[in-house]
Amino acid sequence: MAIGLQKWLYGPQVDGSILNQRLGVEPSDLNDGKPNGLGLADATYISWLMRSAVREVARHFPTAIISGRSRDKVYEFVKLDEVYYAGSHGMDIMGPPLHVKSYDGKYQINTLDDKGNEITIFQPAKEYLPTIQKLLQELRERTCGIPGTLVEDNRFCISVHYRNVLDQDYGMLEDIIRDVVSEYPNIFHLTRGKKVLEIRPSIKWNKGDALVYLLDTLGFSDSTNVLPFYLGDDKTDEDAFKVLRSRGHGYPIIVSSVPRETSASYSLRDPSEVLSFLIRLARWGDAFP
Ligand SMILES: O=P(O)(O)OC[C@H]1O[C@H](O[C@H]2O[C@H](CO)[C@@H](O)[C@H](O)[C@H]2O)[C@H](O)[C@@H](O)[C@@H]1O
Repeated sequence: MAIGLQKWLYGPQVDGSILNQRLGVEPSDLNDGKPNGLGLADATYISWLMRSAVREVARHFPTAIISGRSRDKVYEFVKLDEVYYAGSHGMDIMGPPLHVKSYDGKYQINTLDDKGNEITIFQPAKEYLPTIQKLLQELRERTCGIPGTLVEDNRFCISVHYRNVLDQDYGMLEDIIRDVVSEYPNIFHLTRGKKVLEIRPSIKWNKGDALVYLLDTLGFSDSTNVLPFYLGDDKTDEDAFKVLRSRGHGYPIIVSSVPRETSASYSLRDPSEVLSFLIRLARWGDAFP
């Protein structure tokens, strides 16, 4: 899901009621003529309106997208050069150039992007890659007989989707996954998402750590005139909400149409409200060039 890291100089106080206020953009505007799914997380595309809104926000405020999907995949459907990307639940970060090795240098590469801009790639689970490839192959081989199973390569983690698996087959699928993961005790572990089981390297690194990394490398670690926003709809976004909460500075915003237990302090109901919020944020940014 998306985060907007906002350099907050001065301006209106943003509270829950403003966040939930509509700006006259209706969901039907967002669909691009495609069925189901409007958001960054639950769709494999984003609408041109959402893309434009993210671009506009990024023109004013440093913005990053932190996702469970692989970084390449997220870039492929967001296609914005104006934002930073962190894929694999934050284990693959393309961030601003970093000349000081404040993070473990062996996981960090300073390089150039396609446009010749300096960037830093930070991959704290780098040494797991060959084993992840082995795991991926084994999972694909052992689950191919279970109709509806989708094994997704997210580079530093593997998602096994079971949304289309028959109820009576689910137990067998979970047993296979557990069996494969148990071959690598303390190296990989299993987490659960929406109709998806995810296999992740057992390192202490999540979306919250990625958020802290991005804030640090953008030079926003303890600045008092910086107010980060983080928007997310997934269980794994809770780690980032917690980071903002513990800093006591920033806006953790959950996107959910139903009440949920969360560490976020604010909420938006759905992608149409996210869009409204982003448009409003960008307009507000226009006022302070
Ligand atoms: O971190 P996010 O960007 O919020 O991504 C979380 C997961 O997103 C994808 O799964 C979600 O979309 C699927 C349909 O595209 C849906 O079937 C699933 O239930 C959703 O969780 C992605 O495929 C996963 O790898 C991500 O972890």
